[in-house]
Amino acid sequence: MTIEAKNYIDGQWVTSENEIIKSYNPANFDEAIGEMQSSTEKDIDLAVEAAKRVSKQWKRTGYVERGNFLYKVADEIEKNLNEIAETLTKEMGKTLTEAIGETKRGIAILRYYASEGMRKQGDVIPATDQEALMYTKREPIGVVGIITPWNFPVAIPIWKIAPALIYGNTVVFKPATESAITAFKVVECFVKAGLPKGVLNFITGAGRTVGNALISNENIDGISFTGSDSTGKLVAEAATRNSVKFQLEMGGKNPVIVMDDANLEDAVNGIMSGAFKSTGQKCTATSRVIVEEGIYEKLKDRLVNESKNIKVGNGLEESTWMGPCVSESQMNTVLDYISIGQNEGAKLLVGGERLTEGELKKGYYVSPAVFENVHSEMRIANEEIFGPVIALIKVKNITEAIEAANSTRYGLSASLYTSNIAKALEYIEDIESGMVRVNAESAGVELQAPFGGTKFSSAGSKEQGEAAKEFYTTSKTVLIRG
Ligand SMILES: NC(=O)C1=CN([C@@H]2O[C@H](COP(=O)(O)OP(=O)(O)OC[C@H]3O[C@@H](n4cnc5c(N)ncnc54)[C@H](OP(=O)(O)O)[C@@H]3O)[C@@H](O)[C@H]2O)C=CC1
Ligand SMILES: O=C(O)CCC(=O)C(=O)O
Repeated sequence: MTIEAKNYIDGQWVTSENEIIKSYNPANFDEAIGEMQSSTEKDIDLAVEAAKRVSKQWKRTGYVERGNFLYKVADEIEKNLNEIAETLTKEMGKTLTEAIGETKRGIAILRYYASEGMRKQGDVIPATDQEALMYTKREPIGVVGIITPWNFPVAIPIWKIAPALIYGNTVVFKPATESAITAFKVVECFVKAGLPKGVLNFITGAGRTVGNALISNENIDGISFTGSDSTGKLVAEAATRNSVKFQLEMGGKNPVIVMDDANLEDAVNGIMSGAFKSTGQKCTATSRVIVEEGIYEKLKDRLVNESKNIKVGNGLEESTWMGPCVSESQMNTVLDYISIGQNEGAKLLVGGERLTEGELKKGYYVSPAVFENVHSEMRIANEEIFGPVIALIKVKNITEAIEAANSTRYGLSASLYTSNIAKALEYIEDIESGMVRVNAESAGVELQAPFGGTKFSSAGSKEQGEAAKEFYTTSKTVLIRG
């Protein structure tokens, strides 16, 4: 049975006047998972109006009531965990284990922000006037537009919506079309938990129309976006035109550096997981492996062997380690980059082929690929592929490794494997990256810590943990004289 995802506007599940969009299973492109609304600008206008109408009222509810609501949403998602995770796997392709992990992460994020009312909201600052009390307090920014990608259809919407709501903002949420049915299942839990009218509105439809209408709407007070850097640029332009706050999480070309003194086993495990989990479709995925000469051959052999042994298949099957690409176009992008790499002179050691045997023939499967002889100026060393592809780059020492790591326009996550503290310190100091890992994989962020990058990877303030407060609130400096 397919799922019918309606829009949620002003406290009602509603259809749009336009036609329906179907969502298909990337592991079996004949299987429709559900249908969603192909909404219009008018739907966006109605949703923004609804969010604006209740903005003051929601702000006045206070942290305790808003927090209690988020706890209820978390409980509701927990009750529906298996169904949500299964929908996620069927719609986006990641393995069920990963989908369950992501849904649990969503629940933990909701509970983290639900308790925000127990944390400090401002500072008392000494006033020059001895008889005055001066302090700062936080205020919501108003109506927030939230636009999310398809690769984390549960966790990313929640890590934007939960802080938006707890700090007293109202929301219009537009998910990626590729995984909007899963996002709908999440929004259903907000509704079942007692979502007040207008506080969270949900609209599906094409980014270039509905997304564009949302970012251009003059009644929006802020936009939080995760996706490609080309769309991010459009968001920044629209927000700048309307003089509103924006926050962008975009691509990565994340390096893992492996030094001769590294623990080989740890490095191999971290690279395999960082590069190929979720089929490499994470902004934090490992895509460049920068290796010191002495350990290069050993590491290369291990990565090639491990890659050959990866079980690729339908994410619902327990034995599957890596699922399909999310869509035909994403698969074609990956296959194009395999050809680009070969034409640039890099050597494909393993993988990079479309898999079509048996049950795989109806899915968008690509075998995990490892390239060597990659140089920093090549496109496969610079552009985000968003698929299961590793580029091996050989270097002479830590300084050369850091230089290679910094040579792209991205700076989201980086990782170093070493047992030498001096090398680790040099790397921590010089690496141009928002997430800096030592002896740990490049992907897998912690919800209680700031998340975001440098250079072209991010713009605006960081997400998650306490950092979310910077985006979803504005501060007032209050001075009171008796
Ligand atoms: N940083 C990350 O986590 C992600 C990075 N990417 C990168 O982006 C590439 C392309 O993926 P793609 O899904 O096309 O990414 P997009 O940037 O196109 O999509 C991200 C979100 O933006 C929406 N959107 C698209 N166009 C507009 C617009 N003009 N105005 C407002 N919103 C818009 C999309 O809606 P709709 O889905 O309806 O088009 C989706 O909700 C990937 O190959 C990958 O390199 C992709 C996803 C996540
Ligand atoms: O690595 C993670 O846990 C998060 C990745 C992410 O935010 C993304 O791919 O968009």
